[in-house]
Amino acid sequence: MTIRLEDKQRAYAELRDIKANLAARGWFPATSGNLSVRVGDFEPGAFTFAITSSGKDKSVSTPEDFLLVNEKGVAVEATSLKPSAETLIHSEIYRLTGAGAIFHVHTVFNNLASELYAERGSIPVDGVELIKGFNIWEEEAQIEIPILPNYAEIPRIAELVEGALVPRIPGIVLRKHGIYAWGANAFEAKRHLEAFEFLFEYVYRLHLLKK
Ligand SMILES: CSCCC(=O)C(=O)COP(=O)(O)O
Ligand SMILES: [Zn+2]
Repeated sequence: MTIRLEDKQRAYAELRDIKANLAARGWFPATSGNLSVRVGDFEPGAFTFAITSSGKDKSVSTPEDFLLVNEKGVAVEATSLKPSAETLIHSEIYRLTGAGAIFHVHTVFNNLASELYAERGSIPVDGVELIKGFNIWEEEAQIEIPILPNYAEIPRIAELVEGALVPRIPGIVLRKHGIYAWGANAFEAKRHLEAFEFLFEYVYRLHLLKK
């Protein structure tokens, strides 16, 4: 698949903006987190995305922050950069959802909420207004945000993604690790990520209040 230069540049610019925005909130502690935006045509078995390079300080901007990879997570241009260690999780989410952007962050609240509900396998949220951030408009909606185990081998996590997807929930939490949130484009993926993080903080604080 040939990627047009302007499409690549647009994707890198979107990633640069969202990276700076999320870094300003402290959502990339200790080089954690990764971001991607899909570029060009999509078929479940053939697609390309721009993704953050592995191990970089995501609070600084450099010419080496992003690269293009294919659906297998392999660089599609000659580069010395390594894609995110978690690229295969992005690939699997794109393959299954056809999303346009995926953002992954580690926060204290997403880690706490995942541990609180680890045995249940999902984080329940009841009737909180920001559920509407996922385009779920019913009154007092009840949702369950899926949690996956945080295996050391990323392919082991990636193979669990298909079974964990919940149709109207645009995200998956890895236990004591972080959230993957996605959307049709970068704007929607950011809105979803912000809604998830609000809900994780709410769930955790509510748990403390009830104790
Ligand atoms: C120090 S963070 C551990 C790896 C991780 O979970 C992460 O999100 C960042 O990995 P990357 O390879 O994308 O930098
Ligand atoms: Zn991570």
